[in-house]
Amino acid sequence: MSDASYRDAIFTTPLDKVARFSFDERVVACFPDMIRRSVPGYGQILGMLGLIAARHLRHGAHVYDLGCSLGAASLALAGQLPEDAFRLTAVDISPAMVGRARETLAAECPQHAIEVIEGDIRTLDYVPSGMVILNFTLQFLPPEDREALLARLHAALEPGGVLVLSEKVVDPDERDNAWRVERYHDFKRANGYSELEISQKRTALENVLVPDTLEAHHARLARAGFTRSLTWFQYLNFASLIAFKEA
Ligand SMILES: Nc1ncnc2c1ncn2[C@@H]1O[C@H](C[S@+](CC[C@H]([NH3+])C(=O)[O-])CC(=O)[O-])[C@@H](O)[C@H]1O
Ligand SMILES: O=C(O)C(=O)Cc1ccccc1
Repeated sequence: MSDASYRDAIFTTPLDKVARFSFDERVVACFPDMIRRSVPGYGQILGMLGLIAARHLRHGAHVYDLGCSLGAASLALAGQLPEDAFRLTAVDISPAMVGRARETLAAECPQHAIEVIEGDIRTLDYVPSGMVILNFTLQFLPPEDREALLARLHAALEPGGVLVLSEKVVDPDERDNAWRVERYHDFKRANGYSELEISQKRTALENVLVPDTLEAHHARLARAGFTRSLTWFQYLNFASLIAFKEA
């Protein structure tokens, strides 16, 4: 089992040409460290997922963790809810992520009904479910594919079901956006990233992670069928929304 986790040093040395960011073996090996040092509020959001599930899930309902990476959201739910509370399908398109997620979830919560699937969340067949988690995943889909996915997820949700959508966001006001991004870079520096690492990662994420405004998210959720959505968390340019399917 390869459950070692390393410090993120992906962008420490100068690169002639910065390649597009991808969820390959190198990223997988340092992913827990990378996401913890790069996403403000990541741990707090994970902690809240279990509380949201406890409040909104019918006993035994199905849950999806879409773009699960190493399964942190699934683990958070399993850590906070009993084995028979839910069944869960975790999905990721990166074979390296799926391999590690399977190992981790089998080792950490063998009694919970959790399966890990390698696949594209845009084309998956969804079973009726009570909760769908998109924790920093929608931002990696081509913008033109986002609404169709949300509409399919709305259709799969049972009445009273919830979608939790966490995303990096942009502020429509240029000055406010610049302030958030500058303080986000301060956050990264405070977490040990150098100027070079910050700037090379920024280049690698261009046209790969394409953030929307909160306004665009709420409008898209409404078009996808969600009659109500709200932003329950924001920390600089990172936010989490919850959208409700009418009961
Ligand atoms: N079309 C797709 N289908 C399936 N997976 C995809 C697709 N596109 C991208 N991914 C996957 O979405 C994940 C995004 S990371 C999620 C963190 C996790 N949720 C966490 O709570 O730790 C966010 C981040 O690294 O900022 C990656 O594992 C991709 O392979
Ligand atoms: O590091 C960044 O700039 C981010 O936006 C967060 C992030 C975290 C992990 C993978 C990709 C992006």
